Amino acid sequence: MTSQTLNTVPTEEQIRRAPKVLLHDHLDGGLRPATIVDLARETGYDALPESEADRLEAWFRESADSGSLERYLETFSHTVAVLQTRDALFRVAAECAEDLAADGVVYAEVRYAPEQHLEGGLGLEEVVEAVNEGFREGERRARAAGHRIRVGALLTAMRHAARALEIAELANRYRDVGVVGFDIAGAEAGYPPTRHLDAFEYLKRENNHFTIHAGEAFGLPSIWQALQWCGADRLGHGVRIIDDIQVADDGTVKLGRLASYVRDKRVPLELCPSSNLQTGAATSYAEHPIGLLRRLHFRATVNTDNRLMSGTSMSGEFARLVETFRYTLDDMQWFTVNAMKSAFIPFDERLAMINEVIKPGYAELKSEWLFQDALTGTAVTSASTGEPG
Ligand SMILES: O=c1[nH]cnc2c1ncn2[C@@H]1O[C@H](CO)[C@@H](O)[C@H]1O
Ligand SMILES: [Zn+2]
Repeated sequence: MTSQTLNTVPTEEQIRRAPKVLLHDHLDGGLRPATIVDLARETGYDALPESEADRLEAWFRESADSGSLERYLETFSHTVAVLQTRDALFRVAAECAEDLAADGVVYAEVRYAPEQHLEGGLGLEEVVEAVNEGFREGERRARAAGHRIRVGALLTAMRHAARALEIAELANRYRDVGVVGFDIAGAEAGYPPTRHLDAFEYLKRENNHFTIHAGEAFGLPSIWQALQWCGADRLGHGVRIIDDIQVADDGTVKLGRLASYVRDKRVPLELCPSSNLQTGAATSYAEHPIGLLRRLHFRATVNTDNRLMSGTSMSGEFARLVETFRYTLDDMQWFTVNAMKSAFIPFDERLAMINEVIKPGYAELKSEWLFQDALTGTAVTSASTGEPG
């Protein structure tokens, strides 16, 4: 055995078992297709484009695959339509926690926009409470099934609307009661984050945390505003920071001022590769900026964005990256530790997650080759970046 064997390219099964941390996942973008069908029937919603779960699943994937963020977002009208009752929100939140846990996610921050769930007569607080209770129920079910997960909510305000301050106040009211932060989402072009400066300034005065969808469909000015005007703790996507990085033919890399700032300040990038391919923010996995950003040691994290629309999961995202970039368990651990460091829960809890859950989980996986039957064990390919996690 060479020392390289210690740093192996993981199998799909190892990817699934590896502890993973998810910072960017939309509740209304992750419903089980069969649940949408059930909920539509129960709530009398008759505008679903397909009535059978498998076909509906395919419809979401194909419709979201348009190359435009605006068209991608149109598919949410159906998931939001069936999420207008307490029971529906509770069920979907519980299933979300269960599904993530079964996929090996140990910590997740899941976001949704409370203002989009009021059409059935619920108030903002009832929406938040239904989702919180659903997450707690899902955590319990996961535990009963032998998985451990902790889920926090991020409250999103829609950037085209004008309720950001109200939602920020809501996030602050439910802080430490299931909600860990705030976000803005929706169409980016034409709706700069500075439209919601009052909400961000309020949260800063309250010492609260927020992320901003920026640098997805729109480039550097959006990232710059999110950081330097609004004071975002993290960037939702942020993938277009690549526009401020020049790679010369000889491989020399030059960072512009904004890219340098993002890297120097360790600003977390909530990268969502599959989603970016669908909205046209990237052209292929191989060309996805995550490869370069990882090499340059930006604080990059791997995320799902919308599991339903992209037909993905955390394991699915990592499997694509492992396939494309030959990432090893050490790379996976690096992304996972980056994500945990960037979470919005208190520092001591993040540290305990890293030291007591994440590192031991990867150590266990990395030691498996020692116990394999040399002849029958699954093939482990060696590849190494030579870098510690
Ligand atoms: O990638 C994205 N970029 C911008 N907005 C998004 C993205 N994914 C989902 N949403 C929007 O966020 C709302 C709350 O979860 C969703 O309803 C959708 O409109
Ligand atoms: Zn998103």
